[in-house]
Amino acid sequence: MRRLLVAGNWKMNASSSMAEALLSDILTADIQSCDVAVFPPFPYLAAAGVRLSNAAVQLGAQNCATADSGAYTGEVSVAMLQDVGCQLVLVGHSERRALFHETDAVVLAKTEKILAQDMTAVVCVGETLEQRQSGNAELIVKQQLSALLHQLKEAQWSQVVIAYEPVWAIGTGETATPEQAQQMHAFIRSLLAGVSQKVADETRVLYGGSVKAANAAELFAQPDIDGGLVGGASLTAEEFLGICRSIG
Ligand SMILES: O=C(CO)COP(=O)(O)O
Repeated sequence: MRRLLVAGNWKMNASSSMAEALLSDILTADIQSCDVAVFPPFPYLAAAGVRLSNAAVQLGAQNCATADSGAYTGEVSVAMLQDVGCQLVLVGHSERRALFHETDAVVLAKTEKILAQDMTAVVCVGETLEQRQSGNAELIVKQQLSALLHQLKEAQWSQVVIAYEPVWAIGTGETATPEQAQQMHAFIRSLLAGVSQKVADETRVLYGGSVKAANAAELFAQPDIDGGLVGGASLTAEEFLGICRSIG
């Protein structure tokens, strides 16, 4: 049985005081019904790592370098992230693909670095509205996952979480219907079955895109949706914890 994961991607939001308050509220809530993870911006990770050490709430970074160390001004390595307490790293978020030219090859390279460091990669995929309307949503998602499906070894999949985030539902208030999301999640699981049935059964596939407390329960009730990657609604404790509590 896959345990649900609710992950908050803070994106480029918050301040040190807001981060501290948010983490404090999340820790106090002591959520038991699902795994909980937060992805604060880089400058707040070290303090969050101290705050969350020995806590059940997991810490993740929103990005990482493909290189290990050296002359890469502005980059942050996977080892550095692990050093400050991160267990997870987001890869291939649509904002990084669209704004920072993160290609599928870069997504693969980052994922391999993360797995080599014994951390978990949360790999984001999803189609644009235009791609959905032209009937290519599944093709696009398959292409985005193709390199991973071919390159990763079966055992490595235990350190991978997939997040399906349709671009048209991110930050728009427009959520995929539970049926639309379930259909794509089932498709992703069928791709994972190409690696092995065990990988299909055990890999968590999160939904992201305007998840909030009011719609989380019906999304998470779908058989192939294993939790959520939450943007805007992860920035207030009340809304984020409301999403976590929607899991029975
Ligand atoms: O991009 C997202 C999470 O990574 C989703 O963002 P919103 O929840 O703000 O739509």
